[in-house]
Parts: sequence; C-alpha cells; structure tokens
Amino acid sequence: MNKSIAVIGAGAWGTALAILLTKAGRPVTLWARDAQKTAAMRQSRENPRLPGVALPPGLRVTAEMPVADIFLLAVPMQSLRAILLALPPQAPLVLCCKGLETGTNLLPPEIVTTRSCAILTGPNFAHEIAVGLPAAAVLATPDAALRTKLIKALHTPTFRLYGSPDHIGAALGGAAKNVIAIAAGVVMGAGLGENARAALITRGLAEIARLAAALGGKAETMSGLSGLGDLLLTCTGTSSRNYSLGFGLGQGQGLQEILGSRSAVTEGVMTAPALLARAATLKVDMPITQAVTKLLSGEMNVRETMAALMSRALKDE
Ligand SMILES: NC(=O)C1=CN([C@@H]2O[C@H](COP(=O)(O)OP(=O)(O)OC[C@H]3O[C@@H](n4cnc5c(N)ncnc54)[C@H](O)[C@@H]3O)[C@@H](O)[C@H]2O)C=CC1
Ligand SMILES: O=C(CO)COP(=O)(O)O
Repeated sequence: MNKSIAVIGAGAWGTALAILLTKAGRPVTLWARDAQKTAAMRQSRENPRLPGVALPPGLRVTAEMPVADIFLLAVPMQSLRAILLALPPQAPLVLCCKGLETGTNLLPPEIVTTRSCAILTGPNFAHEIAVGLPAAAVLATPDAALRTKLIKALHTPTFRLYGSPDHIGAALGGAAKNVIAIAAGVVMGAGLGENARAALITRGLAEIARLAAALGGKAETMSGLSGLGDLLLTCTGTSSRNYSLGFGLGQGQGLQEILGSRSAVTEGVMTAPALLARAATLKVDMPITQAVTKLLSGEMNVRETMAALMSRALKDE
C-alpha cells in the first residue's frame, strides 16, 4: 500500500522532495511553519526557493502539522531538535538535513534517540531533483526492516536509493562535505587553481574518513554517494551554497556581507566549528576543517590559511 508522506520544512530541499514524491504518485503533504508563506504557495503553486518549478496539483501544502506514515525532516540542522518536539509520535523519521548541531556537536541521527529514524543523504541539488533529473542517494539506518520499508516508499524512477546500515558514516559525509566545499570555493575564488582544488577534495576526504573511523563508521561509506559523491558535487557544483560562500570569501568578500545577501541556509558555517570540536574530543586531526573554522571566525585570512595548510609537517599519504 502507498505510504502517506509528510515533508517537514518547505525550503528548497523539502519542496524538491515533496514535488518528486508527489509526481511519483505518493500521497504527500508539505508542511511549512509560516502560515502566510503557505497561503502564498497554495495560491501561486510555486515556492520562491525553487523558482520556475510548479508544485504538482496533488501536493497538499499546509501550516498545520499533518498525520502521515513517514515524516521527512528537511529543516536546517540547527532547527532539528526543536522540530522533533512538534511531531506526532511513532511514525518513522527520515532525516534530510546535513550538519552538526552547535553546542552538542552531534550528527542528526545522534539527536533522535527515542524513535525510529534513518538518514537520507547524497549528491542531490534540490533544483535538479525538483525537475526530475536522475540522481542517487543513500538511505541509512542500522534497522534493516526499516531500511527496506523506507527505500520502497521513497525511491522513484529518477531517484535511485541505495541502502546502508552506516547511518553515522553517511550523516558525517553529508555534514563534513559542506565544510570542505567552503574550502574548495575559497581556492577557486582566490584563483589558486584546479590542482589545489583536487588536492583539497582528496585530503578533505581523508580527514572525513579519519573521523568516520573514530566514530565507528565504515570505510566504504566514505567512497560512496554520501561521502565522495556529495563531496565531489558540492566542491565542483557552482550552485552549491557552501561552495559559493567560499568562492566569495576567496574573492575578498566578508562573511557577514555574503550571509546578509542570502536567505537560504549555508550549513558549513555552523558545522565547521562543531566538526572541529567533535574531532578534537576524539583526537582526530582535521587540518582543512581547522583552516575553514579559522577563516570563518576571522582568526586567519585566505593567504594565512593557505600558508598554514601548505606548511604542515611533511608525511606519507
Ligand atoms: N538545497 C539542497 O540542495 C539540499 C539541502 N539539504 C539540506 O537540507 C536542509 C535544509 O536545506 P534547504 O531546504 O536547502 O534550506 P532552505 O534555506 O532553502 O530552507 C530551510 C527551510 O526551513 C525552514 N525552517 C527553518 N527553521 C525551521 C523550524 N524551526 N521549523 C520549521 N521550519 C523551519 C525555513 O523557513 C526554510 O523554509 C539543510 O540541512 C541542507 O544542508 C540536503 C540536500 C540538498
Ligand atoms: O547538499 C547539497 C548537495 O548534495 C546542497 O549543497 P549546498 O547546501 O552547498 O548548496
């Protein structure tokens, strides 16, 4: 039987998932917290976050918390804990945000401790998913029965889902790639060249893999869609918000100037210091994450950051 799906959070990602699943014939409700914006979306059948993409006729948009068999949570990372309190109990949750929580330094599945959940993550730009371009992602949870059920409910002819028991490794890949993408943007914005970016992506993956191992994640997750896949997309796709923020910094713009010019969430900004702090508790060295954190806090400028990365002690790969 077709499971009913509630998508919580009507930003770019939640709306793209809601459109995708509705077009695939699933009964979907998209929940937004703002009643005025909800009314505007209902009338225009469009979300300004995804300009030019029509909401399909079957998609219900509401500001009242829906009842559904499955809940997809597509709110920004820092809102995840608060939204959990507003959800009806029992229905399984699919966590779609990418980041670490400020203060606790926890990954999304580490925050949801009292009910069934899985993480959905991979190389997926919302605007491409919304228009039905082909893509793949990972649905990760150690609960094999839940994994099978969710993959069945959420895969579509254009959205291929792979299962994984490694929810921590998958969540870490999705969170950490935002930080490395900022660094890749800086490199390209500062005109440091394609060689430097390729080195950064590769060494970025190495430091993410070190932390994944320390957290009990699996090495193969790092070479999969949620690891290398999303890292590649976000470090090379110019429509990435994290990459473009880094690009602006590389070109000499200030952080506040860039953040002030956009309303969409750029997760790497909050995630970089949290990731660095989490790595420190496990004594894992993350030099690129450290460099991005110092750049964002204003402790170092672009030139000093690059000099610090290039002058580290020489070692075997
Ligand atoms: N945009 C993309 O291509 C993708 C984004 N993601 C992840 O999905 C998450 C959301 O990203 P986007 O939708 O792109 O961001 P967005 O900035 O486009 O939208 C975020 C939405 O969440 C709403 N929101 C914020 N706090 C809320 C709260 N407490 N309760 C309810 N709603 C709240 C905002 O009003 C806004 O509509 C992020 O963690 C992001 O990394 C994941 C895959 C792709
Ligand atoms: O997670 C994403 C692609 O997989 C979106 O990346 P940005 O948030 O950097 O745009």
